[in-house]
Amino acid sequence: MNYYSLHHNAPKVSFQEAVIRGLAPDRGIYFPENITPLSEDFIENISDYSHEEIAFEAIQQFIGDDIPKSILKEIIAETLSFDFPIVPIEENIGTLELFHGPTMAFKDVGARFMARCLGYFNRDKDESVTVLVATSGDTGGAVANGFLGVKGVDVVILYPSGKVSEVQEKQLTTLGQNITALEVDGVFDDCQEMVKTAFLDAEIERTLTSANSINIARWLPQMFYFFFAYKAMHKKNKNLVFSVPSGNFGNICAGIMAQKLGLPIQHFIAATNVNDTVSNYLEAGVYAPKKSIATISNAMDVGNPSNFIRIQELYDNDLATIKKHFSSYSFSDAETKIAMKSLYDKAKYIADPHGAVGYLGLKNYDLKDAYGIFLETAHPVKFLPTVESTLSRKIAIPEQIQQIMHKEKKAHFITDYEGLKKFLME
Ligand SMILES: Cc1ncc(COP(=O)(O)O)c(C=O)c1O
Ligand SMILES: N[C@@H](CCOP(=O)(O)O)C(=O)O
Repeated sequence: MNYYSLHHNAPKVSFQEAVIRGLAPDRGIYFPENITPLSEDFIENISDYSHEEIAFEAIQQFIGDDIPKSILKEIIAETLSFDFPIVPIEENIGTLELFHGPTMAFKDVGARFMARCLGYFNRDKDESVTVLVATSGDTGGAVANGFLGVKGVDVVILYPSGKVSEVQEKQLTTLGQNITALEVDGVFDDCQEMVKTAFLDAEIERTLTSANSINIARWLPQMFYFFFAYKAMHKKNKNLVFSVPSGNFGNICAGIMAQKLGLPIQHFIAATNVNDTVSNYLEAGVYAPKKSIATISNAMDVGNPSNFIRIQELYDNDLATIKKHFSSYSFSDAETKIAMKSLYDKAKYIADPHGAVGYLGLKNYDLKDAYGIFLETAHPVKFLPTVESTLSRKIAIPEQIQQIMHKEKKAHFITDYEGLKKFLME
C-alpha cells in the first residue's frame, strides 16, 4: 500500500516510510492510496471473529508486505490485551468504554501498535529514532507507556504547561529511561506546530517521527473500536450512530475509515467542547482555525485539528457530502457538567468530561430508531477534581494511578521553537 501527502507535493511512500517519516516532506499528512471494502460476508458474520481477527482483517491492506502477516498478528495480539465493553445507558444509548488499557485512555491501542511497528522496522538498525509527540493530555502518557524501553527509540513529549490534568502530567513526566517531557509555555496547538516545524528543519540531524495521529500507525488502529462496537451490537439489528468526543479528529476519522471498509454506520457526530472550529465550518463553510481555549475536557482543547483534512478527503472534499454523513456540535463546560450529573443521577454512570461531551452529542441529535453509542475515551480518574466536585462524591483511585501519583515530575521548560531545537540538537 502506498500513501500520498494531502498537500499533494511529495512523493508517494510505503507504509514503512510513512511511519518512519510521520509527516510528508511538503508538511502534509499521509493518506492511503486505496481503501478496499472488506467482504460483505465478513461484515455479515463479524460475530464469528475474535477481536484480533477483526483487527487483522481491518488493517492488513494498509500494511501490505511491509510487515509479515505472522508478525502483524503478534503485534495485534500484544496491542489488544484488554477489554472494549459497551455499557448500556438509556434504552437507545450505550457507551463504548475505551479506557481499559494501561494509561486509561483510548490512545493506548494506537500507541502500542505504533511502538511495535517501529520496533519491527528498527530491528536491525543501529541508528536511533526520536519520536516527537505533542499532547493535550492523553497521547503523551500512552506514548510514554507504549514506547518505554523500546530499543533504538527516544521519545520527546511536548505538553502545554498548566493545561493537562495532574494524573496526565504524572503519566508523561515520571517514567524516565528513553522518555523526556518538555513543558511548553503555550497551548496544545503551539506544541503541535513546533513538532511539525521540527520535522522539516534540516539543521536537526536526528531521525524524527511523530506518534500523534498524523502518523498512520497511530491513527489507523483506532478503526478497531468501531468494528468491536459493531460486533457487540450486530445481533440487535439496529442502525448505529457514533458520537465521538473530538479534538484532533483522529478518532472519528478512523471511524469513517471503518465505514469506508464496509461497516454500516448510519451517522457520525463529532462532539467538541468550545473549541468549535469544525462545527463552525459545517455551519459557515469557512475553515478558520483559532487558538485553543482551556476547558474541563482538556484533551480536546485543539483549535486546529490535524485530521480534519483526512475527513475532507474521505468525503471527496465536498461540504454537502460531509454534512450528509457527519455532524458536529460544540458544548460549554457548564453543559458538560450538567451531562455528567445527569448520567450519574439517571444511569449511575460516572463519565469523564470527554465522554460527557460525547453523550451530549447524541442528545443533540434525533436518533429516531437508531442506537447511539458515545465513546468514553478516558477513565474519570484522570480528571479527578472535576469529576469529584461535579458529582459531589469520591471516586476510587485504581492501583496503576496510585503508583505514579507519588513519583517526581521531571520536565524541561521551553518557551518557543528555539527551545525545542536546542534540546534536539544537544
Ligand atoms: C480523553 C480524550 N477524549 C477525546 C480526545 C479527542 O480525540 P481526537 O484527538 O482523536 O479527536 C482525546 C485526545 O485526543 C482524549 O484524550
Ligand atoms: N487529545 C490528544 C491530542 C493529540 O491527539 P492525537 O490523537 O493526534 O495524538 C492528547 O490527549 O494528547
